[in-house]
Amino acid sequence: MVLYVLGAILVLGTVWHLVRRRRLPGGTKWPPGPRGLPLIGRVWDIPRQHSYKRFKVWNDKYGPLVGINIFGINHLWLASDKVANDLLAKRANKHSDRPSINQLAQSKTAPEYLPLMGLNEIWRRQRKIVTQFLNTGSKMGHYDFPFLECGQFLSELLDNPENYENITENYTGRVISRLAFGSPEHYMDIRSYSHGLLKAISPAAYITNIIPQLKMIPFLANPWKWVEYKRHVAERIWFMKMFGNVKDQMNAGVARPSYMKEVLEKQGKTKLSDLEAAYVVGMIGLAGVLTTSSAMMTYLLAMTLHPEWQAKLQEEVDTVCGGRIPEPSDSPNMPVLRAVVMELLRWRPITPSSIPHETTEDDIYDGYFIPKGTYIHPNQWAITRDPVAYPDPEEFNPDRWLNPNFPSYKEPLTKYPSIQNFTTFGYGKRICMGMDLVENEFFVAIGGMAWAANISKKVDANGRIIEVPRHEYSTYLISRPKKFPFDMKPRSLERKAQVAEFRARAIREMDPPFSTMKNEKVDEKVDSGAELSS
Ligand code: HEM
Repeated sequence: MVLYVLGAILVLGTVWHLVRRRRLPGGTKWPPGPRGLPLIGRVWDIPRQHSYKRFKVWNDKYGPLVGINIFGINHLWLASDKVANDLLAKRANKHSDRPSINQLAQSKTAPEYLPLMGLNEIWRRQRKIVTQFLNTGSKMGHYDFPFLECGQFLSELLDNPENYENITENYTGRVISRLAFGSPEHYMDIRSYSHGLLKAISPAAYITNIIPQLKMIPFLANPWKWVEYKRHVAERIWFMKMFGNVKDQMNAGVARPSYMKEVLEKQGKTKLSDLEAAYVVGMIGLAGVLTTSSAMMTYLLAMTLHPEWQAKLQEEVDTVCGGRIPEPSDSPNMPVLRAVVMELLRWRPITPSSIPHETTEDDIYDGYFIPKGTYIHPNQWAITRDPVAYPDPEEFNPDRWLNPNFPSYKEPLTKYPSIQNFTTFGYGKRICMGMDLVENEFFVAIGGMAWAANISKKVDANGRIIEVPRHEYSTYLISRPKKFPFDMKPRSLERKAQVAEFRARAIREMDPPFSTMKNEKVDEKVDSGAELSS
């Protein structure tokens, strides 16, 4: 019986596949790739975990564009920064939509998750609004929160390095909680909703994200829809609560500067519904936590494995900053620190399979036909391992950004290396919107760690060094090292005391009594609401 059913599915699938398979326009060919079966393509050969590695193997074999049809959908995996730029930036008009995320109810059309929305009016409106409040934040140096929050981050890390995963997420969570809602206290909620959404959109977590047809099972009989319903309702209630909190604070005249305050002040002009206003800020809260903290965890791993780079970094930090923690204004004088940051992003890209784009019009590239509806994946794992752009790509080597003998080197070193527009932030119309904030957070947090602490391999009770795996990373869309052992000690008792002092001063500066705050000065620099209206 089972065999009959499977046979029927295969026959129907073949017919469906042949009907849907478009004829090639004259003189074009399909992008090369591994052959598969009708309907299911090559699904048995694609691991659910770290699938980007399998696609890199195919890219190495077939070239920078690999085409594959899975469950009736054409996928194109790119392994070259040039091809990704040609298609996703230069031809952005054709390739900037997003595929549906099956596990979510309406990821393309609901006014909720900007990074997942289709290329529609809601996305345009929200991108404009978010650009504006992130710009306001950038102009104000993100109100110095990334720098000042470093005090608590460093002090907690020095006291309890084994708890580094929570401590780094708490840091990025507190920074984004201040920026989004005007107070650090919501960081645990932000972390928790970020993890929930990350799981919901990751193919490695839900089979629905691999087999779109599972979405057709009705709600009552669909366990995945139940799980998602619960997650979504809880998140929506919380976002609306945050919206209401800031609104109440504004009515009482005690709201601190925040993205939510800015959006609320301009709601009359933008005509955003309350729900959309709540999500446009809440979403940025979610986007800002796990991404940045993952790279900070990679820093701990890289320094455990590469003490020689910790020494070089510390030499620069000590020369430029001496007895104080690195500040954002030190950036032009610290190319080694910027090179370490760049290399962390290249060596272990945070979204190794990136966020796919969807094609809205047929296209032909280099003789290859790309039909409308193709999902394009700039495979960051493969792009950052291009041996021409990055010789010895598996090596963690910040020198490739500092030494003119490497193709990735760029001058002047007061400006480069710079993470702005680096391949791991995506392309074209959909490029990441958080680069300024990320740059600021990385500089002070990683600079602060180098200034305050020595990281090394741990030694067990018998005096043997505990080796650390070079690439055991999590499997969700945002990738971070699986928990690993390392040792961290303050570089001196004096520096440890300075960190504690800095933390106490920072708290006074960040959270002054409301009556002493110079709100007029902040508001003067906020752009006019006119630009917000769509
Ligand atoms: C190191 C940290 C980060 C990395 C590596 C990163 C990477 C990315 C990537 C690959 C995309 C998709 C680009 C594309 O489709 O071509 C993206 C989109 C986005 N990112 Fe980031 N991101 C980071 C941090 C942040 C932060 C901190 C924020 C906000 C505070 C943020 C906000 C966004 C938004 C709003 C989008 C969606 C843009 C759109 O679809 O129009 N990101 N990011």
